[in-house]
Amino acid sequence: MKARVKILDVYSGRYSVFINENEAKKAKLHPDDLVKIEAGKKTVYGSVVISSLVGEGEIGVSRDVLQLHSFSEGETVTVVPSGTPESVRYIKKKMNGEKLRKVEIETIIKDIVDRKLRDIEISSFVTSLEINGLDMDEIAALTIAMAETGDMLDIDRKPIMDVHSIGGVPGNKTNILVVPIVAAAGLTIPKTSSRAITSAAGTADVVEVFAEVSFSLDEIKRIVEKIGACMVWGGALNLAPADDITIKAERALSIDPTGLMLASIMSKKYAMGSQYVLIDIPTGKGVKVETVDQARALARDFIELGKRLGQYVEVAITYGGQPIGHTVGPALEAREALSALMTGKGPGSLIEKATGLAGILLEMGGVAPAGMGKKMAREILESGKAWEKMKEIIEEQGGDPNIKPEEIPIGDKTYTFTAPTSGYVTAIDNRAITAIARAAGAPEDKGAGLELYVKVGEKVKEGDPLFTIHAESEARLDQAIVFARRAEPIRIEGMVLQRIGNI
Ligand SMILES: O=P(O)(O)OC[C@H]1O[C@H](OP(=O)(O)O)[C@H](O)[C@@H]1O
Ligand SMILES: Nc1ccnc(=O)[nH]1
Repeated sequence: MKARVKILDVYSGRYSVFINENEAKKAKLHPDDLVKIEAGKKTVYGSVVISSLVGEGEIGVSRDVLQLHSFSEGETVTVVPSGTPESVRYIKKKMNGEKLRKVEIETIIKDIVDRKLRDIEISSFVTSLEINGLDMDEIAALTIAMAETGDMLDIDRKPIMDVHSIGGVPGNKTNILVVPIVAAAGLTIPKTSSRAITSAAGTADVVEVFAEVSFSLDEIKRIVEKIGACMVWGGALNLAPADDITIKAERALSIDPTGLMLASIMSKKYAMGSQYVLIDIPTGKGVKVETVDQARALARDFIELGKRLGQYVEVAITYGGQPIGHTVGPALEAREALSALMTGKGPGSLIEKATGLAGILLEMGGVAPAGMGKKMAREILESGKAWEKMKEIIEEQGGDPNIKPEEIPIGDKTYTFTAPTSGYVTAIDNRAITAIARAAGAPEDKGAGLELYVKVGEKVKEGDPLFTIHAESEARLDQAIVFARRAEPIRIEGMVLQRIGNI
């Protein structure tokens, strides 16, 4: 059918096109049907919404669809029912536990990028990967397809280093320190991050508190060629565009299928042209990888995938048994990370992990002798060179290099939990900490999250503060308090663990 474009101020995160009920009946179109909109040589796909917002002979175009193509008001387009994409059949193959061929994986990824697959099919695909997994052939094909359906960056300033955590541990603001330390040593590190997937704050969510994270590849090239580093959101770029789309489905389900995680991370590193990549695998109770054996197996997969991509990969298996540092949530983590960079001091877990990872990168990049990287990293941090480099990154990314961490706004609706008894902190439940921070509004509400006052092994007296919940609304605070009371994220125990009698 021919239709005139009517631009609607509708933004839903879905690629909706609005069609009048009578038109829809004539064209045999139904709600959520996929249609192809042909405008000259450009083809865009959208999901049908039946609506009286548009008249007969019109098609309403949402702001989401406008991101795909800049339609003009009143422009005449052709609207054709699209039918079920071939890639749905391949998704069902994976749902049945079958191995996918390279071309089938490429078709799925292209259809995701072209928005021919709707949320329901993308969620089905992600879920099938969670249940049935991928072998290394499939993972390599997925990684390259994800990278090659987007833009690739060509940075002249070499060697190009990179670091990426598989995530999963609350408070993991580590790489916000690692990047400036490594760049201050003269190495190039174009860091891309995703937003939160299973945590309460992804690195992109945290960096966005004090700098812009959405840039074009040309802007990133300019920044990195100039100062040797960036900290940007992979989802803003046309960099492995399927990645952020599948991450939205993962976030909704709070899952991160191993094969998709490998491809998600390495597709971004591949697209950035990173030559030396350090992967951080936080390991412990309540994170994505719970045992060292599982971490070693995953490490072998990252190293193998890197070989297939022509990238040198090393892996650091790190302690993930409790949150990193004392803060969880974008603004709270930003305060802690910037303070550590500014002063060279901070929570032992944060400083130790950051200098450890940075030290490995300094050795991988050839600027530190074997075994001396961590010492060099600590010197760069404590000397203030890392902070100077961070100020360059902040300024180039549109932030205020004279930022004062204590001036970063945080949620002013607070509630502090105290120790119910005296004893020792014997466990901190990572998943509960994340859930409480998310209930408080993180990561969408930047100021929401938790401040932790204790770590595992510390002695507490009855009434000592354990953690404070921060929220930006009373409703969110109440929600988080209810959850925290039920979850009891911090376990306090004496030497007498249980008294058993009369059994
Ligand atoms: O913890 P969850 O949300 O599952 O994983 C996502 C986080 O892990 C990675 O961290 P980094 O960018 O390497 O610091 C991603 O970029 C993202 O920030
Ligand atoms: N699945 C992912 C985990 C961590 N980082 C990513 O970019 N992707």
